[in-house]
Amino acid sequence: MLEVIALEKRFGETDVLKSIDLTVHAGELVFVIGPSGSGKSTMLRCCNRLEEPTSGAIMVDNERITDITRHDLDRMRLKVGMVFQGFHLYPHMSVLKNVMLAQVKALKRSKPEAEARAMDMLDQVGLAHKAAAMPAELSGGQQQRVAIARALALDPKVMLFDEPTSALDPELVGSVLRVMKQLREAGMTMVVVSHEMEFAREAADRVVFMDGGYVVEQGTPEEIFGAPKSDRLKSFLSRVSGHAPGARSAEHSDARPAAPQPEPAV
Ligand SMILES: Nc1ncnc2c1ncn2[C@@H]1O[C@H](COP(=O)(O)OP(=O)(O)OP(=O)(O)O)[C@@H](O)[C@H]1O
Repeated sequence: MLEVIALEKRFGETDVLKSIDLTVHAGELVFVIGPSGSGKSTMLRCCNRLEEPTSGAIMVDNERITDITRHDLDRMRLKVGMVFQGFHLYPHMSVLKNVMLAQVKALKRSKPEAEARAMDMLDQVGLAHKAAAMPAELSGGQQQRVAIARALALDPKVMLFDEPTSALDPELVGSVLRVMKQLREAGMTMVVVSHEMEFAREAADRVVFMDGGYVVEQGTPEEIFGAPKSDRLKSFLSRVSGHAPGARSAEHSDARPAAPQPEPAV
């Protein structure tokens, strides 16, 4: 579904991605971990050309998106949904209008069609009852779920999540992770960059460890967290957890209480 081939990215003199190869199969949730500055976000942003790769190729749904002209980028981006740390909702528009806008503008759906799809997606993230609200009336977790509904409404083939919970208060993280978990159960192909290691253990099909612009190691959550091979991964895990590899991390023991929100059903 998504293939990253010999991807390199340089900012000026700095080689940020040195040669990344990664294949994400349809329906897979791939979780990307690694130290700050290792290139995780840059890799994700290259996957929908928010950053232009210096060399290498990206294939999405059998289309080589690195060959697409700038003119066709908007069409390509419809295939690749992206959810950011900040929610980027339009503050002057209702929740419903936020989820409808790109459908009407980019997909040329009629307003009734876009509204029906928006209501479906809001229902899936447990927020149909907030359709008429303005973004400022919602918690951060609810706003992020609206952002997810907005991306889903465009029928993407792949969803990319760049630190989707880092801007949230701890008690709001659970509701967003629940939606992501349900999306995965519904068969969405997802690539997630996040520091939520407990979520990676529970929900990822595969965990990819990046360091210094390379994919250093990848495997199932059991392999990565329970039996890391490389010294760099072992050292990273002990830094983020303060425990020996395989132990539950300090982050994990700081259990996220479930937010008192309606249970979303994707
Ligand atoms: N637009 C840019 N111009 C110059 N350097 C950049 C740019 N974007 C990222 N970088 C650099 O690329 C490196 C990788 O950044 P990136 O955000 O991809 O790392 P990351 O692994 O996602 O880090 P974090 O976990 O802190 O978000 C960093 O050194 C960063 O300063």
